[in-house]
Amino acid sequence: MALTSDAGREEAAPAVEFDGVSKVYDPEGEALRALDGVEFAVDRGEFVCIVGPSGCGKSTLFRIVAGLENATSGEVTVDGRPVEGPGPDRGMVFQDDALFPWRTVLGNVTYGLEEVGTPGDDTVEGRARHCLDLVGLSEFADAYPKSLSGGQRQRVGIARALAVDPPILLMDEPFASVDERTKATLHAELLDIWEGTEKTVLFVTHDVEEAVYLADRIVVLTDRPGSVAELVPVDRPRPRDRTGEAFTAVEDRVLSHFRD
Ligand SMILES: Nc1ncnc2c1ncn2[C@@H]1O[C@H](COP(=O)(O)OP(=O)(O)OP(=O)(O)O)[C@@H](O)[C@H]1O
Repeated sequence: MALTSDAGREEAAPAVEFDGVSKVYDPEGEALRALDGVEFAVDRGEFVCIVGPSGCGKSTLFRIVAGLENATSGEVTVDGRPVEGPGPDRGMVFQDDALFPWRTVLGNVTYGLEEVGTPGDDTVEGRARHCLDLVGLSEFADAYPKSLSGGQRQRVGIARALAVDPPILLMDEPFASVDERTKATLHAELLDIWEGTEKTVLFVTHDVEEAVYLADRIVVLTDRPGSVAELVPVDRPRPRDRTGEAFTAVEDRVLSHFRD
């Protein structure tokens, strides 16, 4: 049966769908083709990692689903609706946390809420404190970003993205510049938050091990122009043993696309 109502469409549609997404930068000049017909869908509550070689278009894809950039052709839909710009349904976390240095940690987290309001009955400050608690930073509410470690700054970025309670979290290499030990801690924390909040996560990384540790499914992109080389399911229970045979087998399968 065809679903025609808006409500019906929302029920039936995937959380995010990439439908033949292509991107050409500078089409009138040098014409650099960054993405070519990217096609995949993300289920509600799914944790999907996007991996691919440097320059294959991962961040471009991220910016398109975030609504920060337009596709040249094709379409991205969120809950069945075409993306036309950023929105409170998609929280973003970047590699460089982009915190406001003149605001406290709490002030950074309240920032987005001041514009769109809180998702429930909470006050702005109450909601922000709850999110800081989720990322283990309650004690640092009054600190300024410059006094935080790289890992703590990324946690603030995550708290800020969670504050408006978006159903979808978009993350672009959020842990690329933290040390390995902190990264492992952040992985565990992120998975806890994801499991506790049932959000859909789209996570861009060039780190295959990170993708295999985190994802339900990995979207492997080809060299530029990026298109989908393979959708690799990671059918392993969590927490995952990064040194186990099954883990390494998935890593090898993903890496096999980059070896030619
Ligand atoms: N605003 C832009 N204008 C022109 N070209 C761009 C722009 N942004 C990205 N590109 C080009 O598009 C291609 C894809 O870039 P993108 O940053 O999406 O790749 P990536 O996979 O995220 O790379 P990395 O893993 O190195 O961060 C690259 O060749 C890049 O130089």
